[in-house]
Amino acid sequence: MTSDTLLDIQHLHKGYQGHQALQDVSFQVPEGTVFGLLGPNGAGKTTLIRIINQIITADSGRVLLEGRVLSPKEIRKIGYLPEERGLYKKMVVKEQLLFFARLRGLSSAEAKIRTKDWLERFNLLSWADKKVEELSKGMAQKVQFIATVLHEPRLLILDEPFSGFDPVNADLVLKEILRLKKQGTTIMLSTHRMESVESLCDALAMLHRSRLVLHGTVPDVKARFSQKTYTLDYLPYLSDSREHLATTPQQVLIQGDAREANAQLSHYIEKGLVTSFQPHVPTIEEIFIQQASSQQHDA
Ligand SMILES: Nc1ncnc2c1ncn2[C@@H]1O[C@H](COP(=O)(O)OP(=O)(O)OP(=O)(O)O)[C@@H](O)[C@H]1O
Repeated sequence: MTSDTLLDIQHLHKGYQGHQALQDVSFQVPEGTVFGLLGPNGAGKTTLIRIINQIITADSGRVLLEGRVLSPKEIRKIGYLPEERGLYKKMVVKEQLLFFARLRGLSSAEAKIRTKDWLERFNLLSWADKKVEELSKGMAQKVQFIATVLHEPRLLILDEPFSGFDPVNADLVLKEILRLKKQGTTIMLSTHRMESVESLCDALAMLHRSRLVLHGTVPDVKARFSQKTYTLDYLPYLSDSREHLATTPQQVLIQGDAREANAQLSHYIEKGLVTSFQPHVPTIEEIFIQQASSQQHDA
């Protein structure tokens, strides 16, 4: 563990009847970052999140927060927004938020101030005295988000936080996540939306078939995958005499070691005017697909 590690996952194993959901999973989440927890369906992400939140126990391995094994008392340091939302439908929004805040140790006065502040931020102040069942799905999700962050946890675990939101509200939530990060909150984001990972995450871990298959900062992971892939731009010659060039540039993706890349470069120099040849920086989505499919073939 390095000094700036907030969450340290060590050798977690978890089996359900007849199925191994986590196999020797270890990684660290650096403090003050947005950390993506990625993986195809059934990879083991929810199982891992539930272990961190002490909803279920691991068969073996440990979870350390701030360098210490997480005790039930310290669970307040974590805020967890599960994928399946759970509010009391008959309860009034304001009362519900105060209830959750008090449950997590806030004084009544502090809880009231923060509740008002957050309802204002999410344009929900006029809904404070309504019952949850009267809210739209998106509004209820904003209330649940508020319930998760009110007690200002050190670690915020968000499972698909953007699902069900229109683009305006999704953007509002995204901005609040970045604001919380700026204030020092560490955020673990589990999502299948790779564009969210691309725009928010500093580092990531990817699980596949119950194992950790990728871990590191986003630039490091991208650098690892950009090796052996190049982007080449060229303007094709319109005839064998090479007198005229096409006006529409062409782009090709070249994969292979240095020798193959060189051969391909020579090939395109013959075909046209090469305007650029550089390592291809893959998107997180490309990396995800490549990793998930290569592991599938290996299995
Ligand atoms: N309570 C349970 N009993 C038995 N098997 C379970 C249980 N919970 C999860 N599993 C199995 O463990 C594996 C991992 O499930 P998990 O929910 O952790 O995956 P996930 O990565 O969160 O998937 P998704 O992206 O689809 O939500 C799956 O094969 C799942 O069927």
